Amino acid sequence: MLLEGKTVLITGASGGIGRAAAIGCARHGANVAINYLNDREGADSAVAEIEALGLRAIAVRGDVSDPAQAPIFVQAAVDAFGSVDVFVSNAGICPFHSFLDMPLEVLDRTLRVNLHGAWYMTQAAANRMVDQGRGGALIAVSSISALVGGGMQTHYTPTKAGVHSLMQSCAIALGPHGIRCNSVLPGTIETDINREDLADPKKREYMAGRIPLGRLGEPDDLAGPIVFLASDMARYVTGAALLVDGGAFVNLQ
Ligand SMILES: NC(=O)C1=CN([C@@H]2O[C@H](COP(=O)(O)OP(=O)(O)OC[C@H]3O[C@@H](n4cnc5c(N)ncnc54)[C@H](O)[C@@H]3O)[C@@H](O)[C@H]2O)C=CC1
Ligand SMILES: C[C@H](O)[C@@H]1OC(=O)[C@H](O)[C@@H]1O
Repeated sequence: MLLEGKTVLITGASGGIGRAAAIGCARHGANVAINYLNDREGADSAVAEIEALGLRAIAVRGDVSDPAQAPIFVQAAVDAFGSVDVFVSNAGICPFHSFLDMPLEVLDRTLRVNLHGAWYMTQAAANRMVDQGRGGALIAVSSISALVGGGMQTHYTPTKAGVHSLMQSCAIALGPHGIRCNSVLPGTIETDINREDLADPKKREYMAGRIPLGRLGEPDDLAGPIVFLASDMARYVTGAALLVDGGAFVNLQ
């Protein structure tokens, strides 16, 4: 049990990587506050799965791109569990689109959700941790796309580089408060975000073929790395980026 007695907050956790991280943290003894946007059923079922493990969980609806939602989410977790020990900024969108004719609203929404939303939520969680005075852990779900490009992701990849940069700067700003700030960089993980993109058999085969470990990722592949960074096992790790990509990034030839 690496997170016994801790309270973990995760955004966008009704499905995909966020949900797997929420359940992974509960398996290690944490109570979990789940932020979700629209999928009430998914959020409720994640809460039920955590309660079945004997831990506590709440689901709080909110759009991370609305700055008013960040203090509401943090306060809901404090009201339910009494503290904020770990915050995972996971909510994100990736509407694949070509560069030259990118609609302004697609660019704007992607920046607002992925980057502004991460910033608002991270700041609210950090303020609570500082007030508590006993440190904490902030984790951003960045991406391999923080390091490499995507022709249909010119609006998305800068947000993933941005959230890792946020963790690096927060590591400096919050280190004196004992708050560690790190990123996980997933490779290609099969979730709703890329269901349509990977439905193309040629694209799917190409992406899987780039991975030395021989398969696309699944959400649960992120649970262990997130629990590790959240826990005291990583007590001297801050400002770091942990690739979780089956080796895709290093596979040049
Ligand atoms: N699946 C992949 O291959 C990779 C995913 N990631 C990142 O992982 C994170 C999670 O994505 P996945 O689990 O893959 O996809 P997903 O689509 O299953 O999860 C994204 C979650 O974010 C939520 N969300 C979207 N907009 C929101 C908003 N405005 N407010 C609150 N919640 C919102 C969605 O409702 C959804 O639950 C994202 O930040 C994504 O960029 C990073 C690298 C690879
Ligand atoms: C949504 C994409 O399949 C996914 O998002 C990322 O951040 C990865 O790099 C993949 O491109």
